[in-house]
Amino acid sequence: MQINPFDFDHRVQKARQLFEEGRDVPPQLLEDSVVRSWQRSRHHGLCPEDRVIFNVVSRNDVRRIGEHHHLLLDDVAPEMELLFHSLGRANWILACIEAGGVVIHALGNTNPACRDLAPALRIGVNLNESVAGTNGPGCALAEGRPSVVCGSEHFLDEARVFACAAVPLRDPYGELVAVLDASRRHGGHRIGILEPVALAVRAIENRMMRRIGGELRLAVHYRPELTDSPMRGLLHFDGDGRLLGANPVARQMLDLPVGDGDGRLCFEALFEGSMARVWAARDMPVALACHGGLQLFCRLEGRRPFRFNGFSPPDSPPARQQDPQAPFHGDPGVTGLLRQAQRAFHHDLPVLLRGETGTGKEVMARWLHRSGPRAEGPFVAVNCSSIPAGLIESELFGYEGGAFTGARKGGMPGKFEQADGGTLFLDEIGDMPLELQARLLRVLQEREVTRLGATRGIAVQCSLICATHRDLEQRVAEGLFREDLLYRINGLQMPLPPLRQRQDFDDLVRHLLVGEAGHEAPPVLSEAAWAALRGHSWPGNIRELQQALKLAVALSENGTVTVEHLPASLQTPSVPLSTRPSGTLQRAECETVRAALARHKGNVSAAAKDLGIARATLYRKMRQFGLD
Ligand SMILES: Nc1ncnc2c1ncn2[C@@H]1O[C@H](COP(=O)(O)OP(=O)(O)OP(=O)(O)O)[C@@H](O)[C@H]1O
Repeated sequence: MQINPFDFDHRVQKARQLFEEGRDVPPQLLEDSVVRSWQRSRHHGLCPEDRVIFNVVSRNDVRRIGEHHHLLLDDVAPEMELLFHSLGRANWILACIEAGGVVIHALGNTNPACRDLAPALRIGVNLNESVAGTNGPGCALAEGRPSVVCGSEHFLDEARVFACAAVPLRDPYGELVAVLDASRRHGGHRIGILEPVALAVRAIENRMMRRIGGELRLAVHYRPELTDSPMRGLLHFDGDGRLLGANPVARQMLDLPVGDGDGRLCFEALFEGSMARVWAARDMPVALACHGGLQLFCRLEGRRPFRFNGFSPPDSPPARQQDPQAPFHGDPGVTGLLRQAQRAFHHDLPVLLRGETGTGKEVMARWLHRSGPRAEGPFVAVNCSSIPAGLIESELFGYEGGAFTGARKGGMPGKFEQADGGTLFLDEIGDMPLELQARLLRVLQEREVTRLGATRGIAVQCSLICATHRDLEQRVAEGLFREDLLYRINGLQMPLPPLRQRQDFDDLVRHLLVGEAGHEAPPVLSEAAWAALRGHSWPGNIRELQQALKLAVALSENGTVTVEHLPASLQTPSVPLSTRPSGTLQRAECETVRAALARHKGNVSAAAKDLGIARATLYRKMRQFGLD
């Protein structure tokens, strides 16, 4: 609604009168959202004459808020600075308010001209409608949309000298995480600052998209020339074509749901055209029909080489050259968890990787780091089982000069300090001596590390990934691992299956063969070689497989790998061939396997699926029972 600036206050007063008399307020007098906010304020028990008593905020509170929201602030602060500078000397206070209503960053509140407004816009102050009545940020949070509240539109009398405009900020999953607000003294008319604030919010949201990574990044808009503007929609997909996240502009255009639904959506579910057309057009926008009937222009956001859902652009290098460390994952058990792990890590939750030796825990940790919020910082790995117990403490926490005999003169920073701004990977955490676990827990809780021999702590900000092959719950039961530490490191658990259970075994073999073959064409495996690989129990998991394939590629002749090219341990199967089933249980198992194979006419994949076991397991059973 456009309100005539000259009689703005007069109209609001009229609206207030109707509201207080319990009558309907017509939209010509006041925006519906403000009326709703007045109702909420009253519902919270506030009266216009109330004075706000803002919560007391200690220095520690301010520090904790900074730490807790540091990721969000990394994206918000630079854009706020830009906006603040462009506002010049117009005496605005800019503030970022998190979803719970608490101010987490503010600029301009030390300006003497803003003295009366500053107490409300300090870090730590709660601006929720339940505390401060109708106000721009509170209303924008409650309504989930931009809100301008000027003068007597505020519910509390004492706030009526102010004017504020607030715009919600959404993360790449569509969740409302904060609002950006511009406030100043009310000048008797509605303020017109909503657009610049909204633009800054768009820029912050686009920054947030960078953090979620993705092999395919698309810019979309109804108009081709705007696919290059800050108003473009952004969609990021992973290498399998699943949607990782989208900015609010794209969400609106494509009517995407908020929250966790993205992973179930893929490129084909959104667009009718082929990805290949977008790639072929290079930096030019391509018109694609959306399934909803809409036509959008899509442009590749930067030309990154990528492997996407089986489609490798002809002029991009093969996948192995893009990221030699990229974890190959086609096992449904792992793929489902990957995105969750990425999201948890992105929100600074520690990830706990579990799996036997060689299942790729470190590879996964490095990948999480590279695609995580502190990718620019260092990745520091510590193997807790390989450092002598006496040295772990100084290794992790560092020491001051002269802390003990043999200590370096100038002291040494520990791994925690080295990982500041990056990721600390604590491998084999299950083997950490019990007495050190308490210290580790303290460091994790306080985010501060005290070197051996030092009296003062050093603040450290790093992401944490832990890994173990041990059963930590069992260790807790045995009194060898602290339960509170287990909870602390267990933000999200990611079990990596042993190779013998991986359902993408064949694909992984092909993937590793390509890597081992380097620039040559990868060799083909004979049927017998495949059977030997599938029938092996792989105690060393991917590490052992990689070694086996290295040898196979080196020995292969005429582009073919036969059984003779495999390591001796694979040529003599780990499970003896043709062990006839003995005992009732084994005979029953053998019969079950035989029946499943017969039902599926010898199709091993179908039989394995039917039996609910991995194909490799079925091969092993077949060899065990001589059913080849
Ligand atoms: N997903 C994958 N794709 C390709 N290679 C992989 C993958 N995962 C692991 N590897 C390879 O397997 C080997 C073992 O991986 P990694 O060191 O990450 O295992 P781990 O579980 O940390 O082992 P450990 O517990 O013994 O330290 C490495 O050489 C790595 O290159």
